Amino acid sequence: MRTIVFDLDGTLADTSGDLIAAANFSFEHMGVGALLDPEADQLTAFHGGRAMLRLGLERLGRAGDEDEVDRLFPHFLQAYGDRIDVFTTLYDGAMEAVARFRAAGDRVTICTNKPEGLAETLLQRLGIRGEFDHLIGADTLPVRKPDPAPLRAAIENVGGSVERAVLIGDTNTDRECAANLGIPVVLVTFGPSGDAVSALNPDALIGHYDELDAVVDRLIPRGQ
Ligand SMILES: O=C(O)COP(=O)(O)O
Ligand SMILES: [Mg+2]
Repeated sequence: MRTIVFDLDGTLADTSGDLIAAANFSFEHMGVGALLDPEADQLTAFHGGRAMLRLGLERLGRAGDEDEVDRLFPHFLQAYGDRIDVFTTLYDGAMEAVARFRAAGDRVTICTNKPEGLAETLLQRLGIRGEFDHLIGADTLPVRKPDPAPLRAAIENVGGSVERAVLIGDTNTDRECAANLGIPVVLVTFGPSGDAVSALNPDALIGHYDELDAVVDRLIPRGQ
């Protein structure tokens, strides 16, 4: 049995539109207007809420103002939770790939740096919660990716073994997390970084989910 662990934002779903809208809501609440661009700032969105708030503050000349980031963060979470699935879409072929792994007897689970409650809500709203055996979020454990503990927990919670597991992700955080646990990582090139993720030296790259099965078969041969 193999365990296929998916990252969520930027890997299974393009959540950038709703993330950026929620960050802009927080800036508007601050009285400084929308500071982030839904297209140009997608990459930052996939690095999470705090990363977006830091970028906006930097544009106000307040780089490094972590107190303000902490103050804005609850507003961001509230706004995001209220409108989590307005613009968000699943990447082409993602759920078909998940279904193929499940049908083949592989365990399929999620390890995300989104807070667990928000990740649960998003999966339910997208109607795909039942397709995953388990979910580990940023706050499920005291540490988050790239610490290897949440990835290990994601694998072990579904009865999998680290020796026969792979992480599918989109950022350096995923790359480092997999390396820290000693498992292979596949990075997707359909996110905002495009082919630039190849510089992170993942074990494999995919430009579409149709390519994932063959890549995973190569990294973890079936039936061993
Ligand atoms: O919210 C984040 O920090 C990123 O979430 P992810 O780990 O699902 O990409
Ligand atoms: Mg991601």
